[in-house]
Amino acid sequence: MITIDNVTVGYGTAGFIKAVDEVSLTINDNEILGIAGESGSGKSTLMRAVYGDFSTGLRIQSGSVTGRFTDARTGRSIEAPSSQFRQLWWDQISYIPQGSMSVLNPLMRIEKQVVDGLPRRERRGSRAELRGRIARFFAGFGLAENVLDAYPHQLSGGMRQRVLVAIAAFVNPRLILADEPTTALDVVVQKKILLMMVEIQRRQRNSLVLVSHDLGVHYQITDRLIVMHRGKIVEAGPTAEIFANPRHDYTRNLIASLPRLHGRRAADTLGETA
Ligand SMILES: Nc1ncnc2c1ncn2[C@@H]1O[C@H](COP(=O)(O)OP(=O)(O)OP(=O)(O)O)[C@@H](O)[C@H]1O
Repeated sequence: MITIDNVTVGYGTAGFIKAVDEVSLTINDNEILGIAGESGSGKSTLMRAVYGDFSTGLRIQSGSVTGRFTDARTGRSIEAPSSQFRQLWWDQISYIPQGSMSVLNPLMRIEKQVVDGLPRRERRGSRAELRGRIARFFAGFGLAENVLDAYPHQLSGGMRQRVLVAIAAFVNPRLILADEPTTALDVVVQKKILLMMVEIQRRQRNSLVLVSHDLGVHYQITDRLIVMHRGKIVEAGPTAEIFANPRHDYTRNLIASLPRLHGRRAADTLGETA
């Protein structure tokens, strides 16, 4: 779906601060891909390059990011570089950033924020019908209908983050990019939200890219994992294999620093009653 070919990404116009250094990677259809690595290793920069968000002064110095999507209405194949992805935001690619408070507009009720972001074709029908559709979708995330009438500050951090996940998934995009979506939350809420994300991915059969510095999170839910260190990919492969047999010293140390991983993977317990 996304081909990242030998890409070097950084910031600045006069000088150039390199943040991602000659990275190649494919994001496949219908998978959960994890991106791990310590703070400053280039995870968010790589995500921004994949999302095609150049608003932060980000620049692709060399190499390319190319996406291949199928237009939901016409069935036509769309192939484009990430510099053109903006037109595909929401519809095909959505982004769940960290820090729900900085993303949701504090002065706007949740319903309006959802509706305003929707592509025109999703806004067809009456307002009541659309609200009903949104409310039913939100209910799948444990969000009651009155959440739609709330302002962000009236919701807990966990609820706000669930709202962001629900908004990102509402129009069934083919690629969901989630940058540390649960980092600020306590572990119980974190696990619930991660399970929701896995459930959506399984239902929508799309691709989910999950950035987290927390290897425990990757162990719980990702199919494939890359580990970044100083802008480079130092490890890549199926998550279970990396945990069983880390090749790089850096990954070994990261795994060794984890509290003991016991029990089954959260993704494997989906559908079971607690
Ligand atoms: N807007 C920006 N302008 C200039 N430099 C930036 C910008 N954003 C990030 N950087 C630099 O790029 C490098 C990689 O940062 P990036 O945010 O991609 O890492 P990260 O792995 O996502 O870290 P974190 O986990 O802390 O978010 C760092 O050296 C950082 O200082």
